[in-house]
Amino acid sequence: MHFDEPVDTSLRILPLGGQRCSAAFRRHDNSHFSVVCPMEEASKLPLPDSFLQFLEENGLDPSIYTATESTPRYVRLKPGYEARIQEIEAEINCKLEKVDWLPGFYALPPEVQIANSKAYQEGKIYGIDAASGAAVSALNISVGDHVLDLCAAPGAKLCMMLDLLGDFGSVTGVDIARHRLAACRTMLQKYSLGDRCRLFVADGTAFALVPQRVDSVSSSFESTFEEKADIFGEWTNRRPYKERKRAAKVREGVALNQNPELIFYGQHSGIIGLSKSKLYKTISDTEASSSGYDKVLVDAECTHDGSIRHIQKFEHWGWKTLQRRVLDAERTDSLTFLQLKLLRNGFRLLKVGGTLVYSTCSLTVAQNEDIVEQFLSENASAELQEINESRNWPCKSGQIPKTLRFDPLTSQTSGLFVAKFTKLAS
Ligand SMILES: C[S@@+](CC[C@H](N)C(=O)[O-])C[C@H]1O[C@@H](n2cnc3c(N)ncnc32)[C@H](O)[C@@H]1O
Repeated sequence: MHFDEPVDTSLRILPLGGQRCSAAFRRHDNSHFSVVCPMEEASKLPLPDSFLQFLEENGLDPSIYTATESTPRYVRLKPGYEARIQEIEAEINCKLEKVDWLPGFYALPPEVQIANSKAYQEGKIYGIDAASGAAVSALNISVGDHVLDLCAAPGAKLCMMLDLLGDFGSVTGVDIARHRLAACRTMLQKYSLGDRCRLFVADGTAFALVPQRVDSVSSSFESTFEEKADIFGEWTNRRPYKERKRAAKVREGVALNQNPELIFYGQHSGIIGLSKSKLYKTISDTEASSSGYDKVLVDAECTHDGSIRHIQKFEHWGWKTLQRRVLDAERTDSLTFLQLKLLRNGFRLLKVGGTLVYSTCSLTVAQNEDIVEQFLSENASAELQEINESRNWPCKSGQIPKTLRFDPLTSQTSGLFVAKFTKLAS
């Protein structure tokens, strides 16, 4: 194991059934931090034996789930509201504790519900776990970047990306689940973040559209009034409601269309003024490397076993559902295959010199380090990068140097694996 070791054996995590679990860890940058988790015994957790067995088979310490009671809820403040913190605290009826290692993030006690508060409903804050925020920070998004989010829904990370982007560049969100991406669209509208964004229902393993850079569409800006009207007509759905509904029904039964389905675009997303034939132009790998995205996030579909809140939901949904959705070995095998394909395609669409972050909320090696290793072995132009932004992050090193792991016990966040790559010129 390459995980950081506890630095003081007297503080070593006690075996299952011990009365308390405390630990002092060495960060991946060699500084120390300590963690004290609640006194519950892992064996008394409301988790079925089959899940504990899944953890054991994957070399995961079940005591990470004992931190449930103490893991805070996190929110990100919409930029521009910094001076109104006290007003927001009054609206949610709770003090916001600044997360000192992640700008714009605040922690709340886990039992506080924000959904009915004015601050949430008016879009001043949005819920996003600090570890998820860290994954977005690792992309180091700067003004003017063209960013691709290959598994975008429900969209908390996408919102953060748009917040960081500023007044230039674009974000392209892709997800295979239409209903989840529709929820993402609602979020963009609520937080007034859609101006530079476009959303496509598509299979991220095959998605092939590059960003629209202003110079590449400038010819469209020079088009005549008639041409502009034609282009507008192509994108505007003028069909009556009944006809649209019928078309949507047909779509439901059919596999995804050859072309990704555009379900949202903002006025600076690069779509306006562009004909469908130009948008859906096929590109070669070489073209993708020169005119692809500056930043790509592959926040891949996974078993979600690192997310305490997700696992807790199975108490209500039934442990049999957990068995079927998380533990089933065949499902895990097909997931790892999907993760690798998503990573390959995200990397294909990355510009030379660009940055790709791969993350999952699983803590199994099979869905993380194994994927990274396999991917590196087949891509000479992929290079794993140090995550420089992470100096103060309360996380551990992954089993491969330069990769990071957040877990509830050590990070007081949801579990997350993060790896960062760049594309070298070949
Ligand atoms: C971990 S969630 C992403 C969470 C999201 N990044 C966020 O911050 O809200 C994984 C997403 O991958 C999507 N997904 C699964 N298979 C996919 C595929 N082949 N192509 C694109 N998206 C896919 C799922 O629908 C799901 O919304």
